Amino acid sequence: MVNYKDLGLVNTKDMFKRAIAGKYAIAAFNFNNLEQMQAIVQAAVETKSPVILQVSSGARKYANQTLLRYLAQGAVEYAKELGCEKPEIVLHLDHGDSFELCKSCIDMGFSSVMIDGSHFPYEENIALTKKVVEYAHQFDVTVEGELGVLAGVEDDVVAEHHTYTQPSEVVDFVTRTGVDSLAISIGTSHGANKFTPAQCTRDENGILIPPPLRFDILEEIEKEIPGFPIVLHGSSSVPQDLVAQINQYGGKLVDSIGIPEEQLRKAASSAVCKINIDSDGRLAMTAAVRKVFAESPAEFDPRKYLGPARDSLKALYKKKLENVLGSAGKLA
Ligand SMILES: O=C(CO)COP(=O)(O)O
Ligand SMILES: O=C[C@H](O)COP(=O)(O)O
Ligand SMILES: [Zn+2]
Ligand SMILES: [Zn+2]
Repeated sequence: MVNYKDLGLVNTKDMFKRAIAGKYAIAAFNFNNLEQMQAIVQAAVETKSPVILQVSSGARKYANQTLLRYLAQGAVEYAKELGCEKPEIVLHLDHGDSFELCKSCIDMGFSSVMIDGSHFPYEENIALTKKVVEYAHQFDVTVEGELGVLAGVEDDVVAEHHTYTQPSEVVDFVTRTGVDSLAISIGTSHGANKFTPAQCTRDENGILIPPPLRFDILEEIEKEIPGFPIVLHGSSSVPQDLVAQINQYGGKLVDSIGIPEEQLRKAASSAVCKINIDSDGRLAMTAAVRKVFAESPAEFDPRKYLGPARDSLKALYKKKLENVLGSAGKLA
């Protein structure tokens, strides 16, 4: 048994409280390897931001849960070496799908877990989430639950349409489960193809404008549970310059459309205090790697393409923290 506090990690409680009061959001960036961890920590340190390192089921399969925990532990030391005296780094399980998985992460030093029971019938979601909360809170680990289902693929579960979160359920859910934060469905989705062109309109320059998020639902939820921490998954913006760079250097991304940054700014100024971003990081790394491969085909040292990928990722994350989520300068 390892407790996250002994690793220098923190849970989400205090940073979420400050983020809601200060009308900004904390970034949760997914990581699977050393370079992604370095980019996240560099961006967080340089912008003086609290940050959440997030581990998905795909990451656990790819990199091993124990190794990722050691990387997160190393992230705290690394942040200090980079000059941050008191880093605020959360190690969070993304989309936990069972009590056993959440328990194993808590037992090995994660400071926060998501139990995603949103695909189950309501009462089953409550029972599972409550069980995780009861275990987690013994160790001061914070828990994120979810109500409503995002459209698209999520852990092998495919949902064709959004099932928006029902505001009438949120009071019952958060009181009966005791969760510390609630992920909601208001029109975001995972991946780099969040909307089809048919769902979008075009501006005067022919740029596709996706339908807005359901801020009306968010407002109703906020009325039901004022000041309660809300989480947005599927919040990549799919920067079109990165998509263009990938396709310029041999990629084949089609109809890649994300959530406009302006909408994320608006969300960050509400009770939304955690915004999940994975796909944009994937695009940044892929664009950088493709450029190196195209321009320097004789290169075969992985550091020569993973290095630029890491730099590009860090630049992207700094922009998010500074200009979109607003968490820059918000360390305790
Ligand atoms: O929600 C996410 C991880 O849980 C990531 O969302 P994106 O695919 O939009 O980056
Ligand atoms: O929620 C999904 C994340 O973007 C991670 O996905 P993954 O399981 O492919 O790593
Ligand atoms: Zn879900
Ligand atoms: Zn997610």
